[in-house]
Amino acid sequence: MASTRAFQFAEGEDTQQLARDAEALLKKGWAQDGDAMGVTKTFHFKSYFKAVAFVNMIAAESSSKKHHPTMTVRIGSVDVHWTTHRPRGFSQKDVAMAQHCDQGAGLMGAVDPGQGLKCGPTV
Ligand SMILES: C[C@H](O)[C@H](O)[C@H]1CNC2=NC(N)=NC(=O)C2=N1
Repeated sequence: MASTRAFQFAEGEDTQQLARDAEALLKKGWAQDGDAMGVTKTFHFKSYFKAVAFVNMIAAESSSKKHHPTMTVRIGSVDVHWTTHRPRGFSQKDVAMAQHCDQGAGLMGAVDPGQGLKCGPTV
């Protein structure tokens, strides 16, 4: 299991509240990123179209909240990474957007990791 170190919070944040929020995200399957400034999670889907629909749902909220993730779309999954660029670090915006991802994932038909569509070289 990946070890976690203290999150690097963005300047001006309520660090006690943010520490609690980060803990709750880790319990929901989010993982701390490599520099402890953000969180990542992979969402799984039964079709590429659903994966792309999920990306578009996040994109709409990102535009509205002016906070943008890094996302990698695969045939049946989407990796999402939230961190704050300015001021640099983990922030309440990342928490709110990660929570939005979790809420939206259900609506967009996210499934358990083993149930997602897979495609790769046959052996
Ligand atoms: C001006 C604009 O709102 C800012 O550049 C926003 C855009 N999206 C952003 N997204 C993320 N993830 N972090 C930011 O600091 C950030 N800043």
